[in-house]
Amino acid sequence: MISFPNAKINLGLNIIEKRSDGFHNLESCFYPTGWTDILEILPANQLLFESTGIPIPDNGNENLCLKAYHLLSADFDLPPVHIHLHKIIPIGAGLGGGSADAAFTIKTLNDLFELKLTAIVMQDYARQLGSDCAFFIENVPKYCFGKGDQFKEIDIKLKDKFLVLVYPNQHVSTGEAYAGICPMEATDNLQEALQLEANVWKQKVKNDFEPQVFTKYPHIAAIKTKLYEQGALYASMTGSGSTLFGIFDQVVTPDFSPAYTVYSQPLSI
Ligand SMILES: C[C@@](CO)(OP(=O)(O)O)[C@H](O)COP(=O)(O)OP(=O)(O)OC[C@H]1O[C@@H](n2ccc(N)nc2=O)[C@H](O)[C@@H]1O
Ligand SMILES: Nc1ncnc2c1ncn2[C@@H]1O[C@H](COP(=O)(O)OP(=O)(O)O)[C@@H](O)[C@H]1O
Repeated sequence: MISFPNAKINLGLNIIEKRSDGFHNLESCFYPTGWTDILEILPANQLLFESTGIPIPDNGNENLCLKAYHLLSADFDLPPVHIHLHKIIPIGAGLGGGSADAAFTIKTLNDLFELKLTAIVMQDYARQLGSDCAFFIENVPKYCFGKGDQFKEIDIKLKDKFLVLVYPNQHVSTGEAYAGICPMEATDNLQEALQLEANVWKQKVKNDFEPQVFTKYPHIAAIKTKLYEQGALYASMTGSGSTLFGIFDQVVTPDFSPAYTVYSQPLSI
């Protein structure tokens, strides 16, 4: 069975407070994109994971697809499978690709072996694999809070807009990014701000990881400036970085260094 785990972007990311478990409470809107990996899972004689495409650091037993398999096989009598992941989404890029791979492994095993798990049950499994993993079970735009693993409905109006993503070939570790942050309550209400037109988000919608990443890597800050120069209604870094995105009113042909990876798509939600 083949599926296409997709990247997400964060529309706004406020890191509010440090929790007693060491994680942070945040608020954000997670929005799925069309930039995908390719994941194939087939019943097999013995358990095997292999990947092609972008090399994954710490591959092997630490891979989130295998972790997802082991998590479910602790509760269900799963036959061995052959998992082939073709990695396309940049890693450590703020795009949640690893979390998407894990969530889609859970969904595929559920379908393949007719486990009949509800979305709520699959989200509970996904939460054990990563804070933003549960989002990819339903995989529709959500206002997210808590560790990024609690959700509320949000009505996002980006239909017919055009999205450009720019990955500057710079890995940023999520754990290190959180360690360098100074959490604080947001001054603007994110849910209300996101109901406004995208061209006014610039004044109200922010990503709290931007200052530290932009200070350390000025070339990443320059991408945001360039997205605005090229006509973006709104531009921001996604997650803990390093990918930048711009939302445009119309189709654009983005002009960036060939050293960067650029992905663009029309938006339908
Ligand atoms: C920053 C965000 C925003 O959407 O996205 P990415 O940049 O990773 O895509 C997420 O919060 C990333 O979630 P995820 O990548 O699943 O993080 P996890 O694997 O659970 O945690 C990695 C590390 O980040 C820190 N962490 C993560 C989530 C959170 N709410 N508070 C934290 O402090 C912890 O130090 C943890 O050890
Ligand atoms: N299937 C996978 N794809 C990508 N990264 C994975 C995977 N499995 C484990 N990882 C680990 O997860 C981390 C990156 O997660 P990823 O979701 O790509 O980035 P981000 O957290 O910036 O969105 C890396 O440390 C990587 O080694």
